[in-house]
Amino acid sequence: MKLSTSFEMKELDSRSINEFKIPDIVLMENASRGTFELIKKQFGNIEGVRVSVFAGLGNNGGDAMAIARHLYNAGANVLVNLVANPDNLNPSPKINYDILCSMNVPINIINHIDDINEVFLAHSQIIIDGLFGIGLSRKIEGLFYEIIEKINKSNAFIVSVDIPSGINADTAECLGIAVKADLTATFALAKPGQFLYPGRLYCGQLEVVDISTPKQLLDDFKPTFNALVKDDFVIEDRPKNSHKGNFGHIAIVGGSIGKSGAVILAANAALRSGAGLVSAVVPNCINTAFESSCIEAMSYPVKDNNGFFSKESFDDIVCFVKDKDVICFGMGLGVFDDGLDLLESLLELKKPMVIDADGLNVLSKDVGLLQKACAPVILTPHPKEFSRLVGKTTSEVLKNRLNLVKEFAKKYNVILILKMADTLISDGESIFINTSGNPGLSTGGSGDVLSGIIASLVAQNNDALYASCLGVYLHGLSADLALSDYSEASLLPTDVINYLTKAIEAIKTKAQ
Ligand SMILES: NC(=O)C1=CN([C@@H]2O[C@H](COP(=O)(O)OP(=O)(O)OC[C@H]3O[C@@H](n4cnc5c(N)ncnc54)[C@H](O)[C@@H]3O)[C@@H](O)[C@H]2O)[C@@H](O)CC1
Ligand SMILES: Nc1ncnc2c1ncn2[C@@H]1O[C@H](COP(=O)(O)OP(=O)(O)O)[C@@H](O)[C@H]1O
Ligand SMILES: [K+]
Repeated sequence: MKLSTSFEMKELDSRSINEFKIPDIVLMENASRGTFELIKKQFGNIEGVRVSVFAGLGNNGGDAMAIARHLYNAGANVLVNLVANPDNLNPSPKINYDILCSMNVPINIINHIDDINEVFLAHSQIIIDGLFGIGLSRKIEGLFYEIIEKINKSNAFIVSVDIPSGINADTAECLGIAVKADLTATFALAKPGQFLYPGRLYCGQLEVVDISTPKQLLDDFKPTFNALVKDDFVIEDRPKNSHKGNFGHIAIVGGSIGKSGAVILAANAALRSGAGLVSAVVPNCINTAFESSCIEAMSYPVKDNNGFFSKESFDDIVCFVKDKDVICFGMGLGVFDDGLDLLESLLELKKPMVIDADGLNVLSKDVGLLQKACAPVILTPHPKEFSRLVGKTTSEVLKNRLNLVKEFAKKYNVILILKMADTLISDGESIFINTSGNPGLSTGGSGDVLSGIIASLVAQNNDALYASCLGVYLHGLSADLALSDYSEASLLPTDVINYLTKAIEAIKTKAQ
């Protein structure tokens, strides 16, 4: 699903106005009418319902005043709080202000927090938040801060116009304070700040309102950000005359003493998501554990050294994996001498590769190795692992993750998956934000399952970017569907694997 940054949205709006000759006031009217329809859908009869409308100094305030008109016409008991000098309004908000004045809709000009009619606010069933939209440009302070504090204390149903005021539409950052909405009606396209954390927590139910932005503009628009939703994916039925060779052979290279589970989870996840064959290359000491827990996969035990891969086994490993379709490297690998040599030899095989966990820690010793890769490479770090790859602290990574993810993917020509509650995926051109998943995934082993799923999708001939997006989405969706039987606290990676069947089915049928 395409998203638009505030800059991109302003571009789209100005092209609608200048190239397609749609007057600004028409866009505003469509935005407000669409929002009003959503409110009506939520409340049914609006007659007599008490509504406090908060309108700021920009076009977001203009939308709010137009919404106030629709509510008033529908019989609502409306009070508009305009936090601006009417003489300074932009032309379209000014038109909406003048209409309200001519209709005798009550308007309070708010210069001080005490100007707010407390009694009316306390008895309001609905609050319209039109203080700031995509034009928010700095920290919220003073009067606006106090107003948002008051809005958030209310028990009313809060509708944010375009985006909860206080949330940066591009980064999702809360600029000091932000409205906690029950419903956010956003215009033309949703914004990244509505899918990234913390902004996502403030939106409530998110609805996209069509404001008549021309179809050509939206079709041609190449977004920087996308949100991953079910409709982005197609999973075909298998051909009736298929055989296991059609669905790829994955070599999982990983495991060490005490960490056989990581390989077992990845192998089972790969099989459940459709891989034709899975072989695990493991240090000999964990082979029995692997074989007894994962009967459908094959294993290739190699010489170990104190529980880890031995340097003497590297040639053997490379020889075994060289005719496989995809290499999945690093789960439970541990850190051992010369791991970098093994990784280098694997990259030289020119096979698609998924690198995870300790594989990433090995890679972080010489990220330049990636330049040797001639086939798609997918990296799946969590923020700590990514911080080692980019040589920054985790907090620096988190602060600047949108740029870092894209820059890293571009520089090293890889698909970078930064695993978080709002996982980001980038190929160096676009950024995809995952929308599935829940805190039940915050448990050891979830990442191993993800690597297995992605390797499996690559083995089934999906393009690396598509496989990464679908894999991340499926992983989260399985966890979401598993909550019908498990709680977030009790959910295990094994349950996520078992729910892959339902997740794949849900994507096939697009049913909830
Ligand atoms: N043609 C368009 O541009 C359309 C715009 N629409 C609405 O317009 C909104 C964007 O309007 P604007 O660009 O006017 O921006 P906003 O209405 O979001 O507010 C911008 C104004 O707030 C001020 N401001 C920013 N941060 C502040 C802060 N922390 N404290 C105090 N003042 C601050 C700015 O200086 C500017 O005057 C959208 O979110 C949407 O609701 C819709 O009406 C659809 C059409
Ligand atoms: N709160 C959450 N919401 C959604 N997904 C989550 C959440 N917490 C963790 N995840 C997902 O779970 C996985 C955890 O991976 P990782 O940290 O590598 O775990 P491990 O190394 O223990 O397997 C990632 O895919 C991450 O996106
Ligand atoms: K708003």
